[in-house]
Amino acid sequence: MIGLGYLGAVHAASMAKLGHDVVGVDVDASKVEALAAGKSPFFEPGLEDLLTEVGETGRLSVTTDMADVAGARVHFVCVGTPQSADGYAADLTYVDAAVSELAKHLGPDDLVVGKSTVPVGTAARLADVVAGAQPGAILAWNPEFLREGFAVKDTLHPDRIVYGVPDGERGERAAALLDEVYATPLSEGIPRIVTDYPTAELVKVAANSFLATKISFINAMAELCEVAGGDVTQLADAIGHDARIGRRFLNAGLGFGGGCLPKDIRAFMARAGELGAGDAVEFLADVDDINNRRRARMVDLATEVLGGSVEGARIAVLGAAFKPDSDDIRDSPALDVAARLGQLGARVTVTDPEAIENARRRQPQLHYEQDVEDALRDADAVLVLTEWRQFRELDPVRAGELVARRTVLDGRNALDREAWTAAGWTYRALGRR
Ligand SMILES: NC(=O)C1=CN([C@@H]2O[C@H](COP(=O)(O)OP(=O)(O)OC[C@H]3O[C@@H](n4cnc5c(N)ncnc54)[C@H](O)[C@@H]3O)[C@@H](O)[C@H]2O)C=CC1
Ligand SMILES: O=C(O)[C@H]1O[C@H](OP(=O)(O)OP(=O)(O)OC[C@H]2O[C@@H](n3ccc(=O)[nH]c3=O)[C@H](O)[C@@H]2O)[C@H](O)[C@@H](O)[C@@H]1O
Repeated sequence: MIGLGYLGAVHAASMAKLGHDVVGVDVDASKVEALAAGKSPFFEPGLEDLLTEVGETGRLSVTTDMADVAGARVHFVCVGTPQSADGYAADLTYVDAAVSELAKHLGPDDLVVGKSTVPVGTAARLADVVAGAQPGAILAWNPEFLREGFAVKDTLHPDRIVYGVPDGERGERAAALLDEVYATPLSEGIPRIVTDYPTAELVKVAANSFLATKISFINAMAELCEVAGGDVTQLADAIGHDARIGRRFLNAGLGFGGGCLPKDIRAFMARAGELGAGDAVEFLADVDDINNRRRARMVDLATEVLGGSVEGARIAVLGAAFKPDSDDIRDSPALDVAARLGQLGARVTVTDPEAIENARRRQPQLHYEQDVEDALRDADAVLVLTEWRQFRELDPVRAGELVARRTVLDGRNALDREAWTAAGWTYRALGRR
């Protein structure tokens, strides 16, 4: 398993649980050190228990030395593909480096399995690198669909399994070996789609683009509700009852963030443009714009409830992670809004059950409190920006005793509006009256 981040560490532990002998490699010595001690290098529910479980079997070892992968039959590539520093395209430096380094250690029957999310065309290019180094070795692309916060469950019980393989006998061999890796119980009853490289690569970005579009669709409806006096949560419930639409991923609010949806739709636009098909996914620019407008709207709403300026106001921001049950702050809408308010002169205190350390590293100028009550103390406004259970279940009466002014902005439509209003709070939310 090459790359032991949010994807690779979970995949490594899960494959060991299935009974495979797994060697995990990462260039980041601190991650390797944590995993060697049976600790998760980041917060992901269930991962530490899984590491303990597989630690007792001795089937998972970790290293910073790529040479230690020699002898493995199947090599999963799970390194990062972030947005480039200078544009929308994916930065493939890590994938290219990992595959070039791996190529030196490949045996003639080995299978290289790409799991990272890559622009269409990458697999074909890397297949040449693999074949150039070891003609017997085969490359497959096996995109990953796990969600952070549910990563262990999603890995061990996926919705579907997709393999992109070369044509002919080599493709059949690759698929058969992957079937062995994902043998029962993982694959029992799970739809399995075996296809070519480009389709497998496109399935991944198409899925994330669809999810991003669904979120931006409901957030566009929230904009309409705001100007027309409607309620987007009721609208979502009503359209969601139509099974063709479905209620999931129709939660309006601050929009999507994280290390995947934002960068994946941008990389898709960049790649489509390179292929001369930019028009086909031009709508994703709107999806991105709608999403970004939600953050600006939240800053405006805070300014409005604070009487036209946030300068000098004490603002409690509940949430730093891009979603609950994660410590991931990559492109986090919550942390972005907190930082913007700080720039405007507000005295911002951020609290989050798991993400404070990461947030402090990214936005050291903000003030942080681990305890939510300490964050609420003397606040002029409370902004709920990540819907952790701890925040959804806050007692509005107790919270009201701590703050200077009972004004709450529900950036995730996650609170019980009636209970907060009954406790004397001014309640404002995105897309609701
Ligand atoms: N995080 C998620 O929920 C999911 C991520 N993905 C995709 O998986 C890929 C990885 O994402 P994350 O795990 O979130 O990123 P991450 O940044 O958490 O982990 C990537 C890891 O790769 C390591 N690495 C970089 N270069 C290396 C090299 N040459 N050799 C060995 N290790 C190296 C890094 O040190 C880091 O630990 C991305 O393409 C992402 O789009 C796909 C599905 C879900
Ligand atoms: O490629 C990836 O890395 C992954 O990206 C997403 O997973 P993830 O980023 O972990 O989180 P999501 O649950 O998709 O949430 C993404 C963002 O959308 C927001 N969101 C989600 C749902 C919703 O209804 N509304 C909404 O604003 C969340 O708050 C969060 O900021 C996809 O859901 C996974 O299938 C995919 O594997």
